[in-house]
Amino acid sequence: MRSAKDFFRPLAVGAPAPVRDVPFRPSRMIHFFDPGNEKMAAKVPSIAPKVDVLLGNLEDAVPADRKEAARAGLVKIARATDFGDTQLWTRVNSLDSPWALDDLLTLGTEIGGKLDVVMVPKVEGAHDIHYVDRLLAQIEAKAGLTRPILVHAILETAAGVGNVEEIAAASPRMQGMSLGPADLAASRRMKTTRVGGGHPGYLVREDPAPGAGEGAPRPTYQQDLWHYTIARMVDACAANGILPYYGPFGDIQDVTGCEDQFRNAFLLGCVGAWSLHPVQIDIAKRVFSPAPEDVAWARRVIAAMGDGTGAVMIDGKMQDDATYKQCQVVAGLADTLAARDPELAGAYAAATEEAAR
Ligand SMILES: CC(C)(COP(=O)(O)OP(=O)(O)OC[C@H]1O[C@@H](n2cnc3c(N)ncnc32)[C@H](O)[C@@H]1OP(=O)(O)O)[C@@H](O)C(=O)NCCC(=O)NCCSC(=O)C[C@H](O)C(=O)O
Ligand SMILES: [Mg+2]
Repeated sequence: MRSAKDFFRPLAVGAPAPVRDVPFRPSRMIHFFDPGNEKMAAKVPSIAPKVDVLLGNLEDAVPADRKEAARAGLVKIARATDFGDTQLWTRVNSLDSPWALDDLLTLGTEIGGKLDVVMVPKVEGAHDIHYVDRLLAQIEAKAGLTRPILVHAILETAAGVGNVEEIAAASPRMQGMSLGPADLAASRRMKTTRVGGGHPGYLVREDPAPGAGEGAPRPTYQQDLWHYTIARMVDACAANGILPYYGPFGDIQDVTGCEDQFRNAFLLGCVGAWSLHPVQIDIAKRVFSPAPEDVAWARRVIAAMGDGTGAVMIDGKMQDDATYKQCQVVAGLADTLAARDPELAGAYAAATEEAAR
């Protein structure tokens, strides 16, 4: 671990100074596309304005014999496209693969000025982040970049979950973390073959009703396989000033299941999720934007609380310093999203006006 004094020094001569705070930019959906897939690549100009983050994926889901084509495709697309306010991210191949080094070198030197974040898969500990950190500093210096490329870790190995706090704290370059439920399930030897979401076998069953005969029905309730990991990830991220995300939901047709999984993550503290297919973009936008009535309520509490100390009653509910802070989280997020999304800004203003009547 670097000393506190050295933590914000560039790791290579000529590299830009590390950021002191992770800039909070809307990132409700990180939209994955394969830059080597011509049909998907053709959709980039029309999808870019609709998403907060566009991610050129080079890792899993890109066939081994198309890795170079995907990398070259991303360079071409990044050069040809004006992304406006939309962030451009990439997911490079895992650090033990034959492609990771060239992914970082090529993208950093060719399009590093346009690349906001590099997502690193299968991160197992701080050592993986330290490796990428130094390498990116060297690449930034070589390419003459003036802004550091940030790093996002995927939490998708048992070792990574065990080391989640040290990963979150490993570098000022750390932007955030996503859950990778499919690889994590394999790493843990879990017995689900789904990409995220629940499993009907993972449940609790009500006790038998008193006096009910043998075989009487006992309701069951499906449980969330990912609650523990998401909660650990959220705590590690919040404690280190970086952002937590739910990852992928692989059942593209199950839009209800996807929305539920995303909402659980939102309520637990995540700021976004991955969209794997265009149909998931609006789900993420809806879920990771606070509801207008919640924003109106938060603004009402903030207004009633004045300097934020003491206690007041609003509609029979006690409000104090802590609820003031909870409401600031919701109202602050709404303000940031409204600045990017005029439709949302209108809905928030209308609900706030309505609540004030
Ligand atoms: C899942 C898909 C393979 C489905 O593709 P397809 O069968 O082509 O679906 P549709 O026919 O419904 O597609 C309709 C049109 O939309 C285009 N399309 C599809 N997906 C995208 C996209 N992501 N971005 C842009 N455009 C997209 C299709 O080309 C069709 O176009 P057209 O024919 O012209 O109308 C596919 O969606 C897909 O490959 N998605 C990305 C998958 C991916 O990135 N997977 C990796 C992330 S998840 C992961 O890695 C697991 C994680 O790490 C963990 O461990 O948990
Ligand atoms: Mg994975």
